[in-house]
Order: sequence, then C-alpha cells, then structure tokens
Amino acid sequence: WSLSDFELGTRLGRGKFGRVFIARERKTGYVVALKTLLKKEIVDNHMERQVLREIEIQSHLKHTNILELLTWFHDDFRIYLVLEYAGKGELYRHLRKSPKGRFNEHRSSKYVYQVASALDYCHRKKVIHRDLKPENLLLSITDDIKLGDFGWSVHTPSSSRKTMCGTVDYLPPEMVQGKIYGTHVDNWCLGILCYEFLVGKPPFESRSNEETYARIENVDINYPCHVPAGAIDLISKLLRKTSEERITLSDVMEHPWIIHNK
Ligand SMILES: CC(C)CCNC(=O)Cn1cc(-c2ccc3c(-c4nc5ccccc5[nH]4)n[nH]c3c2)cn1
Repeated sequence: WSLSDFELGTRLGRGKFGRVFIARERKTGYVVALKTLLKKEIVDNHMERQVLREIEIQSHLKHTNILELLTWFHDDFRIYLVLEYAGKGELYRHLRKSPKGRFNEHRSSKYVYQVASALDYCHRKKVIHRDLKPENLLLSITDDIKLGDFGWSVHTPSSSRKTMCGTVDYLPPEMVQGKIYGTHVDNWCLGILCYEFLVGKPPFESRSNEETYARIENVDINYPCHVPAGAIDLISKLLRKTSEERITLSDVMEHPWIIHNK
C-alpha cells in the first residue's frame, strides 16, 4: 500500500486526534481513517519501540467493538495507519449533546455491554488498560461502540474536560496511589463510564485534582435520584477500592440491569 492508493478527505476530530484524515481507497471506494505519524516526531520522542509494539498489539485485536487497524505502511517521512472509519464519530460529542447531557437506560446499558465485551476480549489476549474514557470511544454508523486507543494521538486538551492535562476522573485508587495495577483497572473505569453515561459527568469530579483523588480513594460516590437501582447495583460492584472485589467483565455482561435494558 502507499499514499497514492488513497484519496484524502478532511481532518477528523478537527485535529484533536493528531493528523487523522477521512480517506477513500481508490479502487474499492472503501472509506477509512488514515492516521499519519511523523517518523522524526517518533524518533525525537524515543517512541519507535512503543509504536511498533502498539501496531503489533492492535493488528492482532479483532473484535466488533474494537476499532480495527486495517493495515499500515510508511514512506521516507511518515508512518501511515489505515484505521477503521467510525461513521458516527466521537461518542463524547453524542453524550454532551443528548438531553441533559446523558444517555437513557437503554443506550447506556447497550454501550456498557459492548465496552465490557471489548475489554473482556482484550483481557483474554493479555492486553489491559485501553485507557478507557468517553474520549476514546467512537460510534459506528450502526451506533455500535468502537474502542480506539488514542494513547498515540496528540490530544489538544479539549475544553470539554476541566483539567488541561486530560481528565483524572477515570483513575482507579491503585493508580492514584501509584501502586502496580492489573486488568482490574479496566473494570473500575467501566464503572466510571457507566455512571457518566447515566448522569452526564463522572462520579468523583471535583474543583481540584486533589479533591478528586481524595474522593476516588474514599469511593465517595453519590447517585442522583434518577439513576435506576439496577444501575446503582452494577456500578457499586465495579467501583470497589479493592481491585479483586470488582465484578468480572463476563458478570457485567450478564448483570440483570444490562440484560433487561440493552
Ligand atoms: C500506534 C497505533 C497502532 C495506534 C492505533 N490507534 C490509533 O491511532 C488510535 N486512533 C484512532 C483514531 C481515529 C480518530 C477518529 C476516527 C474516526 C472518526 N469518524 C468520525 C465521524 C465524524 C466525526 C469524526 C470522526 N472520526 N473513525 N475512525 C477514527 C480513528 C485516532 N487515533
């Protein structure tokens, strides 16, 4: 493959994701997201091994709710990643523009199910910490979750998050305390995500990072009255300070609130 095989369109996410363009493969007309990484930037930041490891991992992940890395190629100056195009773009924007900035039970439980399915698949492949938060979720044209790992993108701090260096709202207690962490961090983040879908903001959001950290470590959570009991039950089983106590992803997928509402 080479750049001449593609007809480039506009930048996606208005430059938020680094240099990602919508593009069409000339012969088939297939629409993709074409991400370009400058080799000089990668070398200057000593990220060669990391990028190659990410490409290695991502190219082996094949799941309907994980954004697929279709192929990649490079020229003298850039590495080009041919990624699946998600027709409805950033989930985050849909969340913010929904009435009261939150999703209804049906939509929330469907997305939580799909994210749990994607994470369960990743964990079985010994891949953890996909940096789960609304900014890393895209929606396909059929309104299905596409989990992307935008760790590589140069996120300009988006105005939507108060803290300029990206949100701390999704950090689990073990990461706030700088302890080693395992796959259970994703279970915690799924709990935060479920709360944010239903309420419109993450549970521990505070005026300062320090206050947020304190609330995370105390699991100091309040549920607005409109949050259904079934969802509270699920979230409270994910947001456990002791990581081993958190409900498993397969149990999330079989939880009554998910089954009855998705
Ligand atoms: C090193 C490597 C293997 C990591 C691979 N993963 C990434 O590069 C993560 N990444 C995915 C993207 C990305 C960004 C946006 C989109 C979109 C998309 N569709 C849209 C529709 C409307 C508005 C914006 C849209 N963005 N589809 N697929 C995308 C993929 C950017 N970075």
